[in-house]
Amino acid sequence: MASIFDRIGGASAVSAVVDDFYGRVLADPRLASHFTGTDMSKLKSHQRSFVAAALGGPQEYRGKSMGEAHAGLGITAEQFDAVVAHLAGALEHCGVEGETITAIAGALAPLKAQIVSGEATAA
Ligand code: HEM
Repeated sequence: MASIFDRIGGASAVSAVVDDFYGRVLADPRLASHFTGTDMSKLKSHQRSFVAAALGGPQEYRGKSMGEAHAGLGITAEQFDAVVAHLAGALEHCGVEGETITAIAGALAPLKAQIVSGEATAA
């Protein structure tokens, strides 16, 4: 069976999703301050390789581990959930079907423990 990567349209679809995703993240006052001073074109490029690999694309992800990439950022559980929701929104906007989005969100859930380091608010 074709990978999710192939089914959604390969690298160009992933690129569209990642652009849309960061548009949403930067427009969200709960999240935007984390990205002040971040080189967004570099981050988008890393995120494209991460997402492509996570969806079964042909290339391996060679960036930092999720623990390393987010260490010391003080990310809360609520912010993590908001980011996953924005990714789901971006996938939906780019025409990915609901069942696939649910599968992707489920695959990201185990990363929460590595990414969250800040004090959890009611979430
Ligand atoms: C499912 C959740 C997430 C995934 C899959 C993810 C993925 C990534 C990836 C692949 C990178 C690049 C790593 C590298 O440089 O090699 C990264 C960096 C980063 N992430 Fe996330 N992330 C997630 C959640 C979050 C959340 C919730 C925040 C903050 C609200 C966040 C903020 C950042 C920042 C600020 C960087 C860049 C750090 C720097 O300037 O080098 N991430 N993330």
